[in-house]
Amino acid sequence: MSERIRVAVLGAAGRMGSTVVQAVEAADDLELVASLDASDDLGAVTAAGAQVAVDFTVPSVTEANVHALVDAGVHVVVGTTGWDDAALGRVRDHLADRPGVGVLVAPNFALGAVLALAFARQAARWFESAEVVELHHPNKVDAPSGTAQHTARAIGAARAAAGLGASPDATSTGLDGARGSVVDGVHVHAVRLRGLVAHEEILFGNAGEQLTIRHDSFDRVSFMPGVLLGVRRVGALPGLTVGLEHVLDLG
Ligand SMILES: NC(=O)C1=CN([C@@H]2O[C@H](COP(=O)(O)OP(=O)(O)OC[C@H]3O[C@@H](n4cnc5c(N)ncnc54)[C@H](OP(=O)(O)O)[C@@H]3O)[C@@H](O)[C@H]2O)C=CC1
Ligand SMILES: O=C(O)C1=N[C@H](C(=O)O)C[C@H](O)C1
Repeated sequence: MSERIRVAVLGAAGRMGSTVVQAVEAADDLELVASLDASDDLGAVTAAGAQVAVDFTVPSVTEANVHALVDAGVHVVVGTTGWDDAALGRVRDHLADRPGVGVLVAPNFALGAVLALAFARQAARWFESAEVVELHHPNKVDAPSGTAQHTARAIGAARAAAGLGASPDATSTGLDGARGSVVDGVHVHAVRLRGLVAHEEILFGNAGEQLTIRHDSFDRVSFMPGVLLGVRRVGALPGLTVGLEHVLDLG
């Protein structure tokens, strides 16, 4: 058997991190060498000889983690959300000075969610109206979800490329926030409800018809095949990759 990939998990005590720890421990080709949470020193990752680090922490710390890991020559798989273009640009620039190091940032590692994005990108140019609704557990700290923002950006780009204008919308008065946030011209709505895990509805409308693409993660194990695929592939993906769709050839 070839050598196992040595993996560190950041945010290991969290909802996602603890699930990743179990998934890595159960994979024959991976070896868990470090599990870090909020009070731990990032130096433990290199001290343990990790080749790949998986970050499921919080939006306020993930970028700093990535820069420190890149400096240490460790490949990184990032599931933490909250990334914007400026932060991604800083990582891209940093990686230009560290040839051979790979960082994969993916707002959603569930295969169905990535397929939903690919289907939405295909559908976007054929519909007059498009909106996104994301629905999550009430412990989620950020809104709208990284997945919904990524989806809205893809829809916005596909609409722009097809020469479509804004979705029709006569609403001009009402309570603040009633129409959600707007990402690249696409309205995005966030629901927080006890009992939910992670769900997304992508709504397309034309006169007389509607297409709904819905994805449901009922359990965090749904993200694990994508996370493990990222861990196995990131070392062969130098530079910055944004979105698991590029690993799945759906980008
Ligand atoms: N890409 C994907 O497929 C998915 C992405 N996510 C994203 O993953 C992130 C984590 O979600 P979730 O697991 O639910 O959140 P949790 O709050 O359950 O977990 C985050 C963990 O990170 C810890 N932490 C905070 N700061 C640091 C630090 N500096 N170093 C190491 N660990 C730290 C937290 O500790 P403490 O509580 O003590 O602060 C906590 O244990 C979110 O951004 C979420 O949106 C979630 C699901 C899927
Ligand atoms: O916080 C979560 O739970 C999730 N976060 C990610 C996001 O913001 O898109 C992925 C998934 O929706 C679960």
